Amino acid sequence: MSVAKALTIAGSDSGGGAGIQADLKTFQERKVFGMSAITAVTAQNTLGVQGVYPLTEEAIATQIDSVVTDLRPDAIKTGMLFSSDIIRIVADKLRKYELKNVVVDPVMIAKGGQSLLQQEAIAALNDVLLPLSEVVTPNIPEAEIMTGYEITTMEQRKEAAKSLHSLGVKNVVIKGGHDKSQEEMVDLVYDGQFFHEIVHKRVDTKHTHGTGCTFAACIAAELAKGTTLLESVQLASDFVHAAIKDTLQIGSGHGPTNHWAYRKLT
Ligand SMILES: Nc1ncnc2c1ncn2[C@@H]1O[C@H](COP(=O)(O)OP(=O)(O)O)[C@@H](O)[C@H]1O
Ligand SMILES: Cc1ncc(COP(=O)(O)O)c(N)n1
Repeated sequence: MSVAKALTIAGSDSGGGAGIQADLKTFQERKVFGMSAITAVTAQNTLGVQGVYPLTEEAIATQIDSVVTDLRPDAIKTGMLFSSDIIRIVADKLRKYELKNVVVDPVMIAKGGQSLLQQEAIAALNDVLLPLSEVVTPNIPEAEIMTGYEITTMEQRKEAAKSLHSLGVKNVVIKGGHDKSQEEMVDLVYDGQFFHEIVHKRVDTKHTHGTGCTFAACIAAELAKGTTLLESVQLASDFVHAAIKDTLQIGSGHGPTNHWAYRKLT
């Protein structure tokens, strides 16, 4: 039996809703064998981030070497990368091993407001990582920081997507979760030629911890199986919508999404 394999390079969320934990749960739900290279350990729960402990460069590089030289992932998802040094290590490995289907979730700030990426790392993200990637999946504030554009309208979002595409990434998805002006959530996809809008009804809930991680991990899982980019993004959007709607109600703050909700619909 052949099985698709995906590697997440991201931070650990002790609370289990975001980061490596969300990614591995999502890979498993999509029937993809999940592997991890941890960049930082966070002490985190639904109330916020209580501590951030980056791993050494050697620890990160060796984890990637171990996984890639033996298990050879079909897709890679990156999440919390924390510093420009870590971004450079990851980029070196992507180049060295000629890894394809790289999904970059440019994680910057946790929902509770704590920084998960140092300010100095934005340039490395744009200049070093994006040219090696199949798709980048910023939310609206992340797209604003990466491009320097203000995004309040769909036209501005499209301009930002074009600007990100010009950095060398093959596809751009600017997610709509932070646009509170509409009843509908629109995830905008740009492939360098056409725009596609994936629309879902907004769910009125505070339990959205880990939505971005889950979304990018789902895209990586689908790409690992050979699904097209647009179908992968559509499925990820449906998967996250189900995970937000069928809420678990755990923790006293911004609770996690339900990673097994989509399974019940299929
Ligand atoms: N309240 C919500 N109702 C429905 N879908 C949502 C909601 N919040 C976020 N999403 C969806 O979750 C995914 C992640 O979006 P977003 O919240 O923008 O990213 P991030 O978690 O990186 O901040 C997107 O597919 C978005 O449309
Ligand atoms: C380790 C880690 N990585 C990423 C996020 C972002 O979470 P979200 O997907 O809610 O933006 C997080 N809170 N913790």
